[in-house]
Amino acid sequence: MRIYAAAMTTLAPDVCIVGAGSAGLVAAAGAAQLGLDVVLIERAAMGGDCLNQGCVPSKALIAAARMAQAQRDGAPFGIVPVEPTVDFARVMDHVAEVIAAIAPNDSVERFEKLGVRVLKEEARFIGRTELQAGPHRISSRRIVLATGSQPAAPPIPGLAEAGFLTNETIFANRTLPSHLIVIGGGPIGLEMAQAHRRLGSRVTVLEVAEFLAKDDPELATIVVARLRSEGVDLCNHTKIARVDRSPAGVVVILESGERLEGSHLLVAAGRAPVVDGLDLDKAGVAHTAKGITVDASLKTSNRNVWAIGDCNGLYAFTHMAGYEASLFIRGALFRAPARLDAAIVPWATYTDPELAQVGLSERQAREKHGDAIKVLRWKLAENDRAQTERTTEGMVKAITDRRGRILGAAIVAPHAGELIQPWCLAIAKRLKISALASFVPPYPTLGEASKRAAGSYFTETLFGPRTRWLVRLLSRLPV
Ligand SMILES: Cc1cc2nc3c(=O)[nH]c(=O)nc-3n(C[C@H](O)[C@H](O)[C@H](O)COP(=O)(O)OP(=O)(O)OC[C@H]3O[C@@H](n4cnc5c(N)ncnc54)[C@H](O)[C@@H]3O)c2cc1C
Ligand SMILES: NC(=O)c1ccc[n+]([C@@H]2O[C@H](COP(=O)([O-])OP(=O)(O)OC[C@H]3O[C@@H](n4cnc5c(N)ncnc54)[C@H](O)[C@@H]3O)[C@@H](O)[C@H]2O)c1
Repeated sequence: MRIYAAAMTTLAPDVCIVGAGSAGLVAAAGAAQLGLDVVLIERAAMGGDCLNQGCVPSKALIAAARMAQAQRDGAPFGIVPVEPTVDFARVMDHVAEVIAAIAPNDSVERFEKLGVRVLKEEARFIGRTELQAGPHRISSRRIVLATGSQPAAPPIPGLAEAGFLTNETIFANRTLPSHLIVIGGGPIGLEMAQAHRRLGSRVTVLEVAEFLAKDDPELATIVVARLRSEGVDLCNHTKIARVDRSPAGVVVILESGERLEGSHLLVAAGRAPVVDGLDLDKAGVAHTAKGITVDASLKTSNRNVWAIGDCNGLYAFTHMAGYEASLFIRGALFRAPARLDAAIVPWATYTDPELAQVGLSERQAREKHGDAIKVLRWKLAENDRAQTERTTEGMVKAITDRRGRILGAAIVAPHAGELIQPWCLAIAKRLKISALASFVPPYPTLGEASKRAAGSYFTETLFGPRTRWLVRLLSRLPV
């Protein structure tokens, strides 16, 4: 235990935020720019998971892998394919350089310039509105918990003893795995599987249930097929009996009796909230294994404490961490209505092709509206730009109610994370499907597929017998 008696300070800011990841940083910047006195406490690296161990390194690795894959994929364009020479240590330097380029945005220096007091300490509650952080005692009427999540290790016998990589360690690896075994076929598992395969590893993914289970299966199947065609071994409905160390690295024994030898093992089997050491009970902040319990305005069971970002277990996306921080600012600082709107939540998985979703999936829409929905589809094979790029595996799928209200959309395509954005806007602004059918996108773009999917809502009525009858009648009038 560290003893701070000599340098003990007492602080009483307007807002105290624990955690300088995506959620905490947005809340801190917003509150400070509104002129409030803000203390931000961070025990590890500024920027949290997204910058250091999540979105940024994973997308940088994916970008390097795409460059490698492009060298293999030239044949249909008349370019002789070559097997790329991958300098894996240099690839990881690229990943570190990208993190370093973004890090100043999240740095102590930047936040201090905004007027935030940053404490590089671990925080814990010592009362309902009081925290201890190193030698500081902080008392505040508005405390924001933004402590994030950590990889959850499934209870597989031998796993802990054998040792494994997670998102917290894989980006420090500088040797190309000869055989990477991945436990978990969610977004992390599949993004990392495809990237490593493209960089030259043999990759096996073991999934106990379905791949990308949170996404529309009709679209997820397209991603899964692409990974398989690139040589990723994908095994779903696969139960692992135990894991052991082996001379080559690790051996995974399946319940079927099959043994898989790998050089590296990555666990990407879901997330658990970070609440360790916070002494939440001392503040009367209720929590479960899923996360810190919050209401729709993200307030906890203690009216002075909010929980935003991954730690509340609602979503695990950087954009949701930012959105939840903005709700805190709106509700707690402006005292305006601020309730999380689940209908507008988007997400994307950055495999190639990407898979993006906003609002309800077809299954969710059917659960809520029965058969009173319309499902609209437009295949990329019908899109001229996709043909020129030879990226015709994919589609836009949208769901509306009978009156044309957009309930959800999903896209599997290159850059689906970008292509989904008009749908995000339409759902957030409650536009009808006619809005997406009646704008003029430039030709030739992948984005036209969204307009064509939206337009298909009207095909039957527009070109049906009534309209034909009307146009015939009008054509008889003098010009
Ligand atoms: C491999 C991977 C890829 C991802 N890719 C994407 C993506 O492409 N797009 C996307 O939207 N999301 C992605 N995510 C999810 C995204 O990273 C998280 O949703 C986001 O980082 C959550 O932000 P946060 O602020 O809630 O938590 P974090 O970023 O985890 O920040 C929490 C901070 O709190 C600190 N902390 C915890 N306890 C204490 C304490 N007691 N005292 C002081 N400090 C404390 C921690 O040190 C940490 O820095 C990815 C995640 C992973 C793992
Ligand atoms: N592109 C993105 O936005 C992005 C990328 C990566 C992560 N994330 C966020 O991070 C979260 C966590 O990602 P994740 O992929 O770790 O979690 P996940 O919960 O989405 O997927 C984990 C998968 O592991 C499987 N699994 C669990 N235990 C298993 C076992 N014993 N054996 C085999 N499979 C097992 C589950 O069935 C599930 O399919 C995501 O839900 C997402 O919110 C987002």
